Amino acid sequence: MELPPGLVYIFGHLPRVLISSTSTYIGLYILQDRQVLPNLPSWAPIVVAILAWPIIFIAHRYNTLWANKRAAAANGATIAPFVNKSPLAIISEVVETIRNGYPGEVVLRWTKEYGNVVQFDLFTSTATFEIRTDASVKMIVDEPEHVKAVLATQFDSFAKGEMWKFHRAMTRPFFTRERISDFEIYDRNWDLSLKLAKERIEEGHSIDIQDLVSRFTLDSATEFLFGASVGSLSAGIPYPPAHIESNTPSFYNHPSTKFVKAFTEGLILAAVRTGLGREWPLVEFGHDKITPLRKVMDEFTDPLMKMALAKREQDLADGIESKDKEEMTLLAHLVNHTQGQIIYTTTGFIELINPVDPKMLKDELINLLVAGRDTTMCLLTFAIYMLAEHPDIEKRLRQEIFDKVGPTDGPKYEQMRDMKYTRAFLNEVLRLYPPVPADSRTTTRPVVLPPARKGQKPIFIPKDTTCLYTVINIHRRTDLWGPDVDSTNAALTFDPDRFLDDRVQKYLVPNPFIFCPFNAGPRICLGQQFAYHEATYYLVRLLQHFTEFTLDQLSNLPPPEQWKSGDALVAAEKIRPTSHLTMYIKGGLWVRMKELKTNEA
Ligand code: HEM
Repeated sequence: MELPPGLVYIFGHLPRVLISSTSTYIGLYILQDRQVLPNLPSWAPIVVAILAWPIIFIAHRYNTLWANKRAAAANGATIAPFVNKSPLAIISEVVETIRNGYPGEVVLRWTKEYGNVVQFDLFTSTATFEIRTDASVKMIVDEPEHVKAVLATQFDSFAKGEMWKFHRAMTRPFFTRERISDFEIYDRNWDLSLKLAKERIEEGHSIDIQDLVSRFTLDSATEFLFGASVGSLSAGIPYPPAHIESNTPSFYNHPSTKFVKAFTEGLILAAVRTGLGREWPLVEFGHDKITPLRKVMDEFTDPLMKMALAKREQDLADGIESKDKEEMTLLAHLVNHTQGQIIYTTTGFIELINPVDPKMLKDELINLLVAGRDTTMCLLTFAIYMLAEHPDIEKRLRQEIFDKVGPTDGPKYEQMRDMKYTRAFLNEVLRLYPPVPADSRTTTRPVVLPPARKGQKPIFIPKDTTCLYTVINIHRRTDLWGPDVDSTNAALTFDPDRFLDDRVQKYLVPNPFIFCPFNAGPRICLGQQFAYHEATYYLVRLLQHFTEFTLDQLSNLPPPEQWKSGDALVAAEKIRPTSHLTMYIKGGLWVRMKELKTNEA
């Protein structure tokens, strides 16, 4: 039987507390016994022993602060200011942002208030006392120069996660041009999507495009990764909120619905755990909430894993070596390339040395599903939101699609390379609505970052500090993306041409870290090209078949009232962008669209 997470946490911390209290008590006893100390009342050693741990903490905390100050001074650097708010104020601002706020809002407010680099700590506003001693201080480093240091130039000073190199090396060879340019899977899933969309349009209803796209990306990703689709498109799509009674029981009870529900809930819980840091077991004290969700997902993945492993064993027994071309799923690739070394024993038997743990294989696949599904779904959902907001852009995109691909055929890799406006459009969506709006890295040794502003000192970051950076805020800054043009804010204007005209040379080329939706440096997204292909494929198909995208404002969740006082972009939002690990639209994106008649093209 497994212990609940809360007890594991307490038992894990208990020895340190017990050791300090017990040794203090014994020490006092010996000192009294040897008459080094006068005899104390019997309760006194007990009280001192109980207080031993907090006292050690405070002493450690002050010692660390003092040591950091000295180290900063020795480097000619400065320590960033702490966000000067009470712990309750910090918690309530974060909770309010999760409930009603705009992604990246808290960070923006804090960095504006205190200068660009700030520190915050849930346990104290003034950094006088800290319950944990490592990775508890978070620092916001929102300057492109700092992001460059964190992701690239000082990459080795930040934690990479256990076995990161191994995982990357194992997965990377799979993303060859040939594999990521095979659009057969998309063709099948597009046909299903098209049928669902057409039926719903004929019934006179709007469509939750976010839901439809997420079914497309999930089915494509599971087929690409595991060799079998979850089949979420075959469940159908939901009716708008006002017609919820039209959803059939078979829609709710479809096996894929269970998988999707477990997957989505798991992502939200994982984001909550990340926010809580190492203290998450205190919130899930008696019950680990993610494990049962993982079991639901395992019901789908386990049989596929077993099949792949059995096939590999059979191939080995038959002396068949896998051909690269045959490995069209990532699972087959991982099984073939991580099964350890094959040796022939003296008795002629084949033996595997260091076979890879199937659990690790499964984790790898689920990680890739997280990395690959919701990100592309986000890109496509916000792309369609922008089509609804900018009909002129829809026309230009269709023009390019018809010029390069034609009105009916699916796109090919070579054609995609020529679709410059489509790529610029996708980049502009990624700029204003980056699927991973914020990210973080933790220092493994002290780091000195360049000054945030001219004339300021470099910034000293102690060891074990979690550095947050909000890509979404960097992507929207006027000082980085251009000043006002015809009285509107250029950085907050949706304008794909900025990735095509002289603004590329002016802003992006000299300062590439102002745009990093896929991260940068040695840990840059492995699926970047895959994602561009998938999104381009979907856009081509969508614009070959549909036009006149308009938002169904009776079904979309309206943005909170307070957003009206935000910047120009936030104030003009018609839907509610929010985020767990990745961005999405709360309540979905309900859109009406018309079938495209050939002569309209
Ligand atoms: C628009 C779509 C996508 C965006 C914006 C995106 C963004 C990112 C970002 C920001 C990271 C860095 C995360 C971190 O290290 O903290 C990342 C990593 C990664 N992504 Fe993507 N991604 C997208 C699509 C995909 C797809 C489709 C796949 C695979 C099928 C994929 C596979 C990966 C992998 C394997 C990593 C880990 C790389 C490493 O740690 O070395 N991504 N992605």
